[in-house]
Amino acid sequence: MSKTRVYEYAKKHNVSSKDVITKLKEMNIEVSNHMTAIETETVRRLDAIYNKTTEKQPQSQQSNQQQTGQGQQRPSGQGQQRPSGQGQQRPSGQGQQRPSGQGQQRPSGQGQQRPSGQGQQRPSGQGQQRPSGQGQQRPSGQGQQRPSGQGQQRPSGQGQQRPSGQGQQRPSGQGQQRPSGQGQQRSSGNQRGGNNNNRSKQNNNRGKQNQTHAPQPQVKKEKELPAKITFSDSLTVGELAKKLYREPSEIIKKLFMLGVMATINQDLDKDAIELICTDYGVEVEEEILVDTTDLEVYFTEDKEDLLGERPPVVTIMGHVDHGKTTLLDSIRHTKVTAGEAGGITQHIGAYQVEANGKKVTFLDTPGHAAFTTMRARGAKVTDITILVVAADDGVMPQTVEAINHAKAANVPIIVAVNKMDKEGANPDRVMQELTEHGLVSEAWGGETIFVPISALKGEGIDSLLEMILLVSEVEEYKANPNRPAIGTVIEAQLDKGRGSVATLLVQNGTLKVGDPIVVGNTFGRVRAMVNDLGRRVKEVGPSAPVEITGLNDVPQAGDRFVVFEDEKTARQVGEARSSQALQAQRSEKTKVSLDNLFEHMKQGEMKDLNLIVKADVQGSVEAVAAALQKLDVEGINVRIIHTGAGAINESDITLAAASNAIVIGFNVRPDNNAKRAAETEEVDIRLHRIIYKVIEEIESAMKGMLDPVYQEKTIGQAEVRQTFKVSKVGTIAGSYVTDGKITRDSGVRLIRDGIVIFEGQVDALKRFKDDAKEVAQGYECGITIKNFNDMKEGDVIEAYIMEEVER
Ligand SMILES: Nc1nc2c(ncn2[C@@H]2O[C@H](COP(=O)(O)OP(=O)(O)OP(=O)(O)O)[C@@H](O)[C@H]2O)c(=O)[nH]1
Repeated sequence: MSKTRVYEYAKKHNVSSKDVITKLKEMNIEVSNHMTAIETETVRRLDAIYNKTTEKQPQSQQSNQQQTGQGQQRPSGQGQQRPSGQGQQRPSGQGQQRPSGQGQQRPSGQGQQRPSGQGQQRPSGQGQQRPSGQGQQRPSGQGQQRPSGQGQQRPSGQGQQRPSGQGQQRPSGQGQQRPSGQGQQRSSGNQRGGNNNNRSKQNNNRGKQNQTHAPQPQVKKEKELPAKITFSDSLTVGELAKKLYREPSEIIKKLFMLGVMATINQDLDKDAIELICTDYGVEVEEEILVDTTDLEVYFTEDKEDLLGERPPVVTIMGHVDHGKTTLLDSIRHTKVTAGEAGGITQHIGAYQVEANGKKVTFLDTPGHAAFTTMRARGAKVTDITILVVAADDGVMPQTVEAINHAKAANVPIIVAVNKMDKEGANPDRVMQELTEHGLVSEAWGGETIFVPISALKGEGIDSLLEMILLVSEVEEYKANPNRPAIGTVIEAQLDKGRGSVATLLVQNGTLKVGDPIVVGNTFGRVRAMVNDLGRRVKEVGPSAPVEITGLNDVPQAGDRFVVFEDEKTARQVGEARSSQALQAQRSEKTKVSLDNLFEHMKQGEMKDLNLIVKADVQGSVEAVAAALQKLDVEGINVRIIHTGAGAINESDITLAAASNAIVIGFNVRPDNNAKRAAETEEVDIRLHRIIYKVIEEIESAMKGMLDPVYQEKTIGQAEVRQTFKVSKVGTIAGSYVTDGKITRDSGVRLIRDGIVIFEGQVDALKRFKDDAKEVAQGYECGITIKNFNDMKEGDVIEAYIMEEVER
């Protein structure tokens, strides 16, 4: 009989070679290593030892398992027999697919097939108890430790490990359904009833136990996902992971699966955050951070059921001398003075009249201020515009401007055809001319209301008011009188006796004496209120103009005002706003110009490019405007808000400033007032003489390709009178400045007999021995030119600079 080697024996009995060697040494048999051959007699003696231990072992294991928690105490062999998560995930019937007596029939390599995670899940203590190498070598754990033939004796072998009688209680065939080791895994046979219900319950329990115990040593116990998370603006991967109680690596993995490579500090946009959260089934909400110092945030819409009708706010516009002031006076006198003994003692730039039991507010602001200055600050105060056109004069340039202002502000227009009492009155001509500007009278099938009036004689005023009420009925101007007031400053000044005095238009809510208020960048408490009739009032409602005192400073026309609950908040907001305003004043404000147009577009600030086109004749105006309208650059829309023939005037600039527009002058120049206004308002004026250049320039600006154009400008000339060769310096041209000046930083051209010999930069410029910044005509100097030494007497050095050309 062939001799058996130590490792062979160990393998056969599923013990480690080391263990066998120890046993052999205990038996005083000399073995050097696992390759040592052992005698048959020795094998027999070893058999005796090992068979004895195997008989004992299952019992001791059993008792251990009964005393302690299943998951942790599971013998290593068992772990191998069940894939991880089997307790929960095993499909029903899986056991049946496995042959009975699995322990013996399972291929010996099964230990190696064990999913790697399982080994990790096993408590470390157990691993140490197991002889080294056992995991891989042992075919089915217990199978070999059991006396040979145990497999055949089963289920009786199992019966020993289980409380008696259990084997019989189990429905027939069940032994086959479960892996051989499973019986041992049960903590106690008592828990396992004889019926299926109990067992299924227990299975559930086991599932839970596996769930809670299995990942313990390795995976951190994961916190439950939140039901909802909130964020403002964006979150980094790390921040999102924290909010979801997950590891950042898990989020990165998920993002990777979604095709996004991200690092822990990477900002995720709203979409990415939503994607991840949807994946986890977590609700997301974006918090919009409210800037409490921004008064616009208080201009919120009220619920429909809280709203009540409010008077319309009307402004009157038109060409010079067409009768605006006369109309305002006429309305005021017929409707106000008549009923009010004593008349208006104080004029506050706005007033209310009553017609047919309803109030109408008129803003008596000079020129286009209601539109321009107020709109420039984003305030919309006017509901309806009355366009006054003298019937004897017809549509004039300022009429067109007024139309464009109203259209840009998206305000309905009512045309008052004035001076109807005059002999040369021709209302049809007015109608005809206005048609060209998009105002078609109702009589001619259009939508614009035309009212013939005589402001001087007070004729037609009632029907004009009626029409105003009609429009306001259609437009449904509404406000909520039961809220703290909000509105806009119409005008403000510093009064010697009363301090800061501001005329406010309440646009929503009710303003009361004593209200803590922030007006623009000023704040205070409403000390006293005077209405348009010069009467002291305690409170005023929506659409009412009122003059207030009590502010710490003078606000500006067009500023917003907001009433706060308490004075402290008002003070905080007011102070914050005034310091913000100061800062903003220091840092330059950015108006749109062609040079920064693309920047604004990129930042998403602009969707419309507003243009004002002025040209020498109407024909060119139309041609330029039409060509500009055709410009098609993705993401931006060209809006021509005003056109006209003639020089660029101040009114064009105010409109441009209010609408953030660029003024294009074709064959025209701005007049002096317009130039000054454009400078202060920072309005970009572009002057051209060739139509395609206009188009090209605007198009390239829209595409962000507007490069600055530089032009060379000669600043002076010098004649070389003598040359000096200095070692390390080179040739110095002793020259005399014959024209203009030579500067240290200018470019130079060396001209010899009318031919340019060299072009470069001044290297050094000296007056005698001193460095000079510039040397003017009539002076001598020493000039060296960078990388050039070949100067000769009689050469001319021409100096030039590059200047950015205004387009
Ligand atoms: N016959 C007649 N004259 C009128 C009428 N309305 C205004 N006028 C006269 O036209 C002139 C100009 O009137 P204003 O009311 O000052 O015109 P405006 O549009 O306010 O003029 P500016 O303030 O300069 O822009 C005055 O002499 C008025 O008397 C009218 O209905 N009929």
